[in-house]
Amino acid sequence: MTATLSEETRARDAIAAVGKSIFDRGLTFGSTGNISVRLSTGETLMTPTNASLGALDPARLSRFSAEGVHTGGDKPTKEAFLHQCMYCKRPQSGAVVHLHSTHSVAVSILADTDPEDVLPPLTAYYVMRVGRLPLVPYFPPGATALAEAVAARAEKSHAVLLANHGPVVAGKTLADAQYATEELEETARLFLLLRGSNIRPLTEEQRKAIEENASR
Ligand SMILES: O=C(O)[C@@H](O)C(=O)COP(=O)(O)O
Ligand SMILES: [Zn+2]
Repeated sequence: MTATLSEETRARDAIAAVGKSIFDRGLTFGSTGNISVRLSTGETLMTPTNASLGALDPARLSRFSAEGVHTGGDKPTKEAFLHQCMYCKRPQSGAVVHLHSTHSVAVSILADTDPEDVLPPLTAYYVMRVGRLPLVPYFPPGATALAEAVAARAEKSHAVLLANHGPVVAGKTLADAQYATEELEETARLFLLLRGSNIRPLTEEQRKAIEENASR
């Protein structure tokens, strides 16, 4: 089955618009980062490799069949398999965003964070959008082992932090994935701002009350 033209056209335009918004606000740089959207047919659209998120051409996005075969567009991101692993483990997800957002990357390099949950629950909005954030051990960008390590965590976690690299976040929609990635970045910034201060994160009880109502 092929997606209706209007759904695919809208998804292509949305990827380019979100990419530009992210790039223009300095949330990723150069040709770093990649974005994908899964259509209702199971086909996926992904950003091409070596493309600036700030200057994406909707017509040149890489296209994959529901079976994961590259069927059109430019050469896909080297993280195509990682995006596919996220979708495979998360049937409810319709989009994946990966950025090199500075504060998130900085936190991914710290040696003294909890690898099961890298950032404390500083605000309710962070718990709503991101929740618990596991750290995926370092593997080179584009490596099959990196995608497999993400897949191992993806069923439980829609958001993961790649060590010495950056965040990967899935969402029901592209807007959900974008907003969660931005919230992660802002919380990473707060966390670094507060390092050395005596902080009072949300309690486990407060966190659980928010998690009960969160749907990702
Ligand atoms: O860090 C990397 O090299 C990739 O994860 C990345 O962010 C950009 O790679 P492409 O999407 O292949 O340009
Ligand atoms: Zn990357």
